[in-house]
Amino acid sequence: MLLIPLLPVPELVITQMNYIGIDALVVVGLVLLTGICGLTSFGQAAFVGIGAYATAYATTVLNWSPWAGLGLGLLLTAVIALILGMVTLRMSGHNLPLATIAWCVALYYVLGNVDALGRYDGMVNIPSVSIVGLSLQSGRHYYYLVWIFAGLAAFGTLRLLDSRSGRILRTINPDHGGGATMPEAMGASVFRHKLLAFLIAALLASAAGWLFAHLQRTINPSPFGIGRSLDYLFMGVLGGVGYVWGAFVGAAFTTVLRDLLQDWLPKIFGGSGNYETIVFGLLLIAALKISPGGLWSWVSGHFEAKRFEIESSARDALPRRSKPQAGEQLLDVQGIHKQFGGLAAVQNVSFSLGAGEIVGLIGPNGAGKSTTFNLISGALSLSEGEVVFSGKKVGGSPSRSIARLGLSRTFQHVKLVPDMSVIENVALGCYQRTESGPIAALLRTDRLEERRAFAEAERQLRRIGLQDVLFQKAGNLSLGAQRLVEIARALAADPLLLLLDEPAAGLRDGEKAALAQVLAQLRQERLGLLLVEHDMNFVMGLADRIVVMEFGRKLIEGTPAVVQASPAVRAAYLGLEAS
Ligand SMILES: Nc1ncnc2c1ncn2[C@@H]1O[C@H](COP(=O)(O)OP(=O)(O)OP(=O)(O)O)[C@@H](O)[C@H]1O
Repeated sequence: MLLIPLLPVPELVITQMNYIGIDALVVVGLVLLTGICGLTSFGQAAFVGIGAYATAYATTVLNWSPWAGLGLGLLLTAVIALILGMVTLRMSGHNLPLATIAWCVALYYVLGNVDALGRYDGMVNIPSVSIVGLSLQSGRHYYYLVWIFAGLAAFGTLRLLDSRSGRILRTINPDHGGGATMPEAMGASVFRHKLLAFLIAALLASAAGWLFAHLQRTINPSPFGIGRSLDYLFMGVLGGVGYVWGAFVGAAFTTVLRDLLQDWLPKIFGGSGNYETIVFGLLLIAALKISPGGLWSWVSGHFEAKRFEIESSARDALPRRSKPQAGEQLLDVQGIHKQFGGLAAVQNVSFSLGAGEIVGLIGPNGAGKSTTFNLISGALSLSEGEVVFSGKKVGGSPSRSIARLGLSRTFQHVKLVPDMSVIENVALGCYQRTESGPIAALLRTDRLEERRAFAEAERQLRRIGLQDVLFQKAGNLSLGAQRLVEIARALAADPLLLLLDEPAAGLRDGEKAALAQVLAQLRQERLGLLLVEHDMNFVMGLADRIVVMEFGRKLIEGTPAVVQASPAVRAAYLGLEAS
């Protein structure tokens, strides 16, 4: 790459490379926003436009230097992206993409109707960029500037993805089995992470606009309309929107293919019928059919998950919570109620749980156990009642606040990120015990904390018997093993109270016995454990107390012996099982 401008390559190739680098900068932002976080934006061209017009105005009207123009563009973009993000990122379904279309279309007409910005004729005489007195007027010099920006964007994004914030970004795409529930249960704000991705994508697009304006030296609104936004999405999807390097492949492939088709098709078909657009569209459909994950997914399929040495000296280095005395009350559930339309899924359920105690929550299918779990952990809002955890009323609090107080959980339907390695999935659990942000990730000042988080993740995986699969993709494990990974992830949060939803489901007998041993050990360490479990041998052998639910109500509460002897339980629960 460094040598290309020095070699006798035609000027056309240099020009193409410059445009590929600028496009790739925008598409890297889309990879983060759309590929990683699952937020589709049709508005990236508008941010390119803001960067381009800000510098055009600053340099031609205000006579500022191009670098000051870059600062102005980035600042303006940040303000607009934060306001737009606050308004749109809470939208669900199709509303977010529609909002970004609306914003892109609106900005196009604003640019075309403001006199100071030259209306549809645009702005001319934009100066070239110079660095320490060296003018980058020639395409061969400008090439270095473009590719420094593109390279920094790519490496910066890769660093971000391999960090505490990046792991959360990688969990929020619902298409990858994620969503908001799990990262919120780890103590992270999903909205703030979405806003971060939206802001970074907008800033990258704005920087691309700056490069574009000083390369072209003249601009008008047409390259910043909705059509161009679609082009960026095509590039991303074609290259592989889940991969940073896919942005480069997509940008290069699209640019080169377009140019080739523009040259060759008129020679084959004659005349000027815009054939390249038609053929390009057909080729795009074919490419997506053959490789739905994009071109880079062919290459990345051969990569193994990243392996690294776990530093044993980093173990136990993350801050730990002070544990309460054995028997001290941890959880007090007071008359909770949950109404789903006409269905009262949970009605007036009360029980409590102390430190160093295992309580089993059992009952037939649909009795309301998982709903009770979700009400305690804050994943669902209470219709009535109160939950007191660790001495604080938490009813109505979001699950991330309850998680930060020391409540950790697993899910009935396993929520791991299948494409992420097992150890990274478990490191997600350390989120609230660590604090490095995105800037620390870019500067790599987070490495010590990361090593500690991974050492903690490895310790918990070893404890649960999964030390041999640390670097496998979580999606490749059996369902039983995935449940164990969830337990390790919950333990990595150093909780006071652990809520386990059917931990033994899908485990073989030996694995169940090993799990029971780990849970008994946790009880010794004065953790509180609440288990929903269908495996009666498992739960009766382990729990100190059992709460039985039926039709949303608490039927009975007592020791395993009392519950097993209860005729009401036999009728309601065991009777059902036997049938
Ligand atoms: N989000 C929801 N909207 C409407 N109804 C719901 C919702 N979640 C659960 N329900 C209903 O509430 C009732 C209790 O469900 P819940 O999942 O809590 O039972 P459960 O005891 O955990 O059952 P299982 O053992 O089968 O998991 C069921 O009738 C279920 O269909």
